[in-house]
Amino acid sequence: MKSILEARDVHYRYPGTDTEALQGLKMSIPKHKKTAICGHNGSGKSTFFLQAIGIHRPVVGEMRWHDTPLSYRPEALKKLRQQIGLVFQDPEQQLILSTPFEDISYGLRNAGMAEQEIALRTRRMLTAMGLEHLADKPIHHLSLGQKKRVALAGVLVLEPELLMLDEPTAYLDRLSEQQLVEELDRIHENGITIVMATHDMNLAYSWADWILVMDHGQCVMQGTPHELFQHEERIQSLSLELPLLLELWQALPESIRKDVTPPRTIEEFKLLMAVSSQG
Ligand SMILES: Nc1ncnc2c1ncn2[C@@H]1O[C@H](COP(=O)(O)OP(=O)(O)OP(=O)(O)O)[C@@H](O)[C@H]1O
Repeated sequence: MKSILEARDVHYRYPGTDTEALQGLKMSIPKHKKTAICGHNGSGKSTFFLQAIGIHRPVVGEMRWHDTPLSYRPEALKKLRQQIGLVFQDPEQQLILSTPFEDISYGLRNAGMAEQEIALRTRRMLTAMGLEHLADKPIHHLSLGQKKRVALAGVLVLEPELLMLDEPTAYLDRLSEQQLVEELDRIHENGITIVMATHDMNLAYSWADWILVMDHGQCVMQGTPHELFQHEERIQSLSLELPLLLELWQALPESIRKDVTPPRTIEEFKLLMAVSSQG
């Protein structure tokens, strides 16, 4: 698999702390895939994202973008942050202007685009994200889910090659989560590589093509969802849960499961059950 972003033996310690947040991290993000990064609290997921866009710099080791070491010169970082879009877990950290329209326009203006083009692209993005009716509403009047959509729109409008999302479904209700996943799938179909840090193993299992597991600042497991969850005990020893659907599947009689690839979605589950009841 071709890597778009890679951490090569990265060590990093936050100033004033005595433990390493990244301890020789070796981790690759495969190009064009939907990757989930899982790991317990404090395992280093957010720190990896901040390394990716050059907010932090490795003490030892290097970050590579398209197989080239990151440059930390201001103009190179500006360009990198247009190519890699990071959506923070907390939208309050990301939204800086007073309305969705202004906030989404901000990155385009920063990139030096003409005002007419900025207005056009911003309107188009508001429509694509179902946010037109909120365009001029004060951001502090929006719900958390709406703020998350605005933050995502502000990143997507820059047309990044790689979209990184830190816990995008945290605090969203089921419907908003479903809508977000559908949006991400549409974005992915347009050729964008997506990486999501999540604690939600059900989501990682059903959504991702590739899963990376972090523990104490290292990548300790990787594989497709099917490959990864064959190592149940290892997953649980890393304080991660098994996906409910997989647990349900494993509770079924062996005669139903024999030679069948476990389902990753409810729809697949229902289909397999219907087929097995006919057979
Ligand atoms: N600003 C900071 N200052 C000092 N230490 C930090 C800072 N941010 C993170 N750390 C430490 O770095 C380590 C990795 O944290 P990080 O936020 O990357 O983990 P995470 O996997 O994203 O966690 P979570 O799932 O809780 O979001 C932890 O030990 C954490 O305490």
